[in-house]
Amino acid sequence: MLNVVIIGASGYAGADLAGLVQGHPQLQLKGLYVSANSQDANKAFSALHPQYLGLIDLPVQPLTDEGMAEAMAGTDLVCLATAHEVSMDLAPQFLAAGIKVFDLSGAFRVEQAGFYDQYYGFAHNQPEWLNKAVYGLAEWNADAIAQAELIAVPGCYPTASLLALKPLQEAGLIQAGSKPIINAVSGVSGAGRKAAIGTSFCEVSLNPYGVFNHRHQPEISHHLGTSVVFQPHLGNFVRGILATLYVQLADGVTAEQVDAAYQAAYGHQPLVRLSAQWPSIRSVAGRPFCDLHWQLQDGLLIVGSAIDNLLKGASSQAMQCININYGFDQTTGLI
Ligand SMILES: NC(=O)C1=CN([C@@H]2O[C@H](COP(=O)(O)OP(=O)(O)OC[C@H]3O[C@@H](n4cnc5c(N)ncnc54)[C@H](OP(=O)(O)O)[C@@H]3O)[C@@H](O)[C@H]2O)C=CC1
Ligand SMILES: CC(=O)N[C@@H](CCC(=O)OP(=O)(O)O)C(=O)O
Repeated sequence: MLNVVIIGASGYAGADLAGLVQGHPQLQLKGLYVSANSQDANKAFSALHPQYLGLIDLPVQPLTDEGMAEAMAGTDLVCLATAHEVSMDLAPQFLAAGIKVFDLSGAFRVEQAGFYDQYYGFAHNQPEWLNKAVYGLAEWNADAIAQAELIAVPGCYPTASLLALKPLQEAGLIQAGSKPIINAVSGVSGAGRKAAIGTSFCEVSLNPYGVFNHRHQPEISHHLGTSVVFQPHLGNFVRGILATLYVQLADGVTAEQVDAAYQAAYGHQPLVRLSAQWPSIRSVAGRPFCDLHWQLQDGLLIVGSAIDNLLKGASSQAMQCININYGFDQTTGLI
């Protein structure tokens, strides 16, 4: 059994990941942590997330200096479900102790000059680890994920968007010079568990945000290899992302070529489902899948992509990466 520690276990992504680790036959939960001064420190995990009552009753411990030493002792791998700057600080400490890191934040996803200053508001101070980190888009990067010490699990919107666009880009089907347009709606859990006026019950409606400046636009463009337009929206539901993508195809591309590109990419992949109908939040919420469907008319392709932001967009993709890295079947503990 491999000993797993989760930092940020009281948060939404960390909590879902704790549930997945608990159900995995080769992994055991060694410790759950929150910040040193957290108001939840030492509370039972199941008191914060009651669906785990009787299943995961470990306390969430404060990550003090002593807590850090305990978190490292005898640990095989650590999952960081923490804010970007916290992950940037913690990951190198665990890596220096020979512990593999699966980071759910954006801290190690994009190696591009000025990117963190512009989109995250801080200067990246770990350039060597940023260079070594492997982007954990499981269906596309399995060989590199299998060898990596530091895996940067992709963001939720980038996962839904890249899984839809990469088959087209790799097959050379996108019209040169055009920008795919991504219109996506996320449930409120995407914003994390902390109270904020914009995500409080009476305030949440359906609205765009992050116009022209969301950090996932450059993340998607960087890992796709071509620039995209990306517009996120906040919707009044708890979990899930529905992205609708508009892609101008190269002259003469047929529906058969599009179908073949998606089949070649995902026909053998258990966690991307090529659906016969348009995907919905309902088809993926609480599940580790990405559902895709598409239609072509007069050179314009419309693709629907749906995921659970906390699962395929975070914790279950992290688990897929753990499975790939340790040589387990990639669906172990997931379906
Ligand atoms: N929510 C989503 O859909 C997705 C989230 N992500 C990323 O995953 C990460 C976690 O997201 P999410 O679960 O939504 O966030 P939450 O805000 O729900 O949880 C954050 C967790 O980190 C803990 N924490 C905060 N500061 C520290 C610290 N200094 N040391 C240790 N623990 C700390 C918090 O506990 P406390 O404050 O009590 O210490 C809490 O447990 C983020 O980087 C996010 O960007 C990625 C994809 C999707
Ligand atoms: C609804 C909502 O607020 N969603 C978050 C994205 C969550 C996610 O994927 O995050 P990271 O890239 O930060 O890991 C946002 O738009 O910032």
